Amino acid sequence: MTARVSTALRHMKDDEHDFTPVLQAQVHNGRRQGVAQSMAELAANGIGSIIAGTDTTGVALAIGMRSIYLDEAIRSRLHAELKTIWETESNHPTLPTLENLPYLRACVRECLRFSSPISGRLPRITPQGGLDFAGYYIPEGTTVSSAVYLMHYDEEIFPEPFRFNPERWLASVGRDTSRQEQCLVPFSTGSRGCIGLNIAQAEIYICLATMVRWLKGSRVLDSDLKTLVQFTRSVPGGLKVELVEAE
Ligand code: HEM
Repeated sequence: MTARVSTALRHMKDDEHDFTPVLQAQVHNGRRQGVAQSMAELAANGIGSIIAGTDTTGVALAIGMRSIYLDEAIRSRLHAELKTIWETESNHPTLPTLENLPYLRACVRECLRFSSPISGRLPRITPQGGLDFAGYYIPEGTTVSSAVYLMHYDEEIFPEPFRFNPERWLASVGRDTSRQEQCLVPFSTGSRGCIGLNIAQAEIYICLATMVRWLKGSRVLDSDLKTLVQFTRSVPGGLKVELVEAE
């Protein structure tokens, strides 16, 4: 990463409008605000941006797509819904049109719950004066944390949590999904929650819709997909599936 930082620094022009790559933007903003940034800091920020901006969405898509392609009932239902608004390949639907499809929306929510790309604890330090929380007093300066993964796999909120089940997000007669909605927090919340959540969800909607509309799995070559649950979730080896064109 430090080698990449050196290259970015060498190629960076002074022109304010010529800094599209993330590293150049970091260097430029630092200079503008008069903040000195060491090579190590720039490298750490670069690695952070790569993990935050690519691995997360990639894991959500890999785990979600595997679950959809392994269950023909889910895949064909999603395909049928997409077909109603997307007849020819060139006639690409807009993002709002995709977001309004109930079953696709349910699949995206289930992808985010089931994959929980940032699974680890997100630590915070209690403020001056401490904190009253749920009947407990927590002294100031205490590190507290919660884990998205534990929330998303709580069976009281999400029955059969280890089953990929988009149906759970469909508010059919008599079913109240508001508690689930409240507890779906893949991007965390509050002032340090994910700043990339809109672009991440847009990527997932578009990628999932395009894949399922135009490609169907003819053979899943490796159904035993291994995922590692660490701070972030990862899929070593990826998903091996043979795809053919869908009508
Ligand atoms: C499914 C995809 C994603 C998930 C699940 C996700 C999840 C998260 C979570 C849980 C945090 C909060 C960490 C904390 O509280 O300490 C976070 C922060 C962050 N995310 Fe994402 N993220 C995703 C995609 C993205 C994308 C696409 C970008 C950039 C384009 C991005 C950029 C960031 C940045 C810069 C932060 C740090 C914000 C701060 O510290 O103020 N994320 N993300």
